[in-house]
Amino acid sequence: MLFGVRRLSLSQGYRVAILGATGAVGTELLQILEERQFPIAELRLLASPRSAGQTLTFAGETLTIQEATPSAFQGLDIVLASAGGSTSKALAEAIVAAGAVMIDNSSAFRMDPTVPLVVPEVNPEAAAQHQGIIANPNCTTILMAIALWPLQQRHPIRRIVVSTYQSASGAGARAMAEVQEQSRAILAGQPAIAEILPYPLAFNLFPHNSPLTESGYCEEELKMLNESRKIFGLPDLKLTATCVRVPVLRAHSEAINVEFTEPFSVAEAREAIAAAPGARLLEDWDRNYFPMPIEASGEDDVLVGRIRQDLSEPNALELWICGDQIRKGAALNAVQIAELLVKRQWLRSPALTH
Ligand SMILES: NC(=O)C1=CN([C@@H]2O[C@H](COP(=O)(O)OP(=O)(O)OC[C@H]3O[C@@H](n4cnc5c(N)ncnc54)[C@H](OP(=O)(O)O)[C@@H]3O)[C@@H](O)[C@H]2O)C=CC1
Ligand SMILES: N[C@@H](CC(=O)OP(=O)(O)O)C(=O)O
Repeated sequence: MLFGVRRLSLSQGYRVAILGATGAVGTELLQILEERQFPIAELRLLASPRSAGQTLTFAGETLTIQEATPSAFQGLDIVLASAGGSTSKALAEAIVAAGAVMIDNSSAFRMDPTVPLVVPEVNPEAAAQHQGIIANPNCTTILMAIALWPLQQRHPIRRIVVSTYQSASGAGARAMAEVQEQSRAILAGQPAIAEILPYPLAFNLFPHNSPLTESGYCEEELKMLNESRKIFGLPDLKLTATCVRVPVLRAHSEAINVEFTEPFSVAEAREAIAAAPGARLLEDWDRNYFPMPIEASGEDDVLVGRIRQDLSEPNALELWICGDQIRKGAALNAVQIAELLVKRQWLRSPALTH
């Protein structure tokens, strides 16, 4: 049993920690680091005291989870943080002081002007400006950004109207277990108990469970607006969102109406999506076959389909997208940022060495 796995020498690999290793995103991070053979010299798994002493497997080796104390980050190069905003805020100073780059999945630092908010397919160069922390955007926002950026590059976007269909996974591993348990209960004629999510989700749906704001929008909807503006570098981007939780386990879907400043043909949009990194065009109009959560689950790409002209507005298109929320919407984006830092030699920020 090991506390940290040693795979490559320090000259060949990096010392990495997953903070929140037992969670829905944390376990996916572990799997993706293994699948993509991220160059690891040492891997530390950190979580709350509840999980300390438990084990997880990485590349066939059993690793023991440690409590995430401020001293647990000494000697690390990269911390993939996925343990909630308050834990990120509490530990960020210790992580940066230890000399590691924190790639943070939580919303704690996303709108901080000194923290890059990065989707590698959209704004990789922003990562170079980090000062120790890079934020991973909201999952719904990442999936939409990957689908819309190739279109924005051809014809400028004027306005986005988006409705989301968000899976239980967005509320964590315990919410996923809860919706499965509720399904079993309902099929057995028993009442569905909701403890993690506010209402029963099995055979139901409800407006997104993030806190409501005075504007009438919930926080998830405002994240789509504010984070998209930052990622695209378009501070005046117009966007209105309605976010909904649906009884799907782990992939989010989105219906997107996007208006451009000039006409955009469906054929050109299909061509742009087909060529876009991180996106995959999936349409079979004869079979009425388009992206579905069951097919997006476990996939690296955002599936895009049903691209059609908005009959009410000549400069607008309708799109339907599905993406694995835990994977492409969270863990994979974070690992791709880590790969970018390594490949471009940005672990020590150029912004700090000037
Ligand atoms: N970027 C994105 O799109 C997404 C981001 N997220 C964000 O990632 C984070 C984790 O989400 P998710 O994996 O779904 O959540 P889970 O509830 O599934 O997992 C939470 C993880 O955080 C750990 N944790 C909780 N409290 C502490 C603490 N005080 N100290 C150390 N570790 C702690 C838990 O450890 P233990 O098991 O010991 O309790 C567990 O490993 C959240 O901030 C969430 O908002 C999530 C989904 C998508
Ligand atoms: N977007 C997630 C919730 C979440 O984790 O959001 P954020 O990373 O912005 O806190 C959901 O489906 O509910």
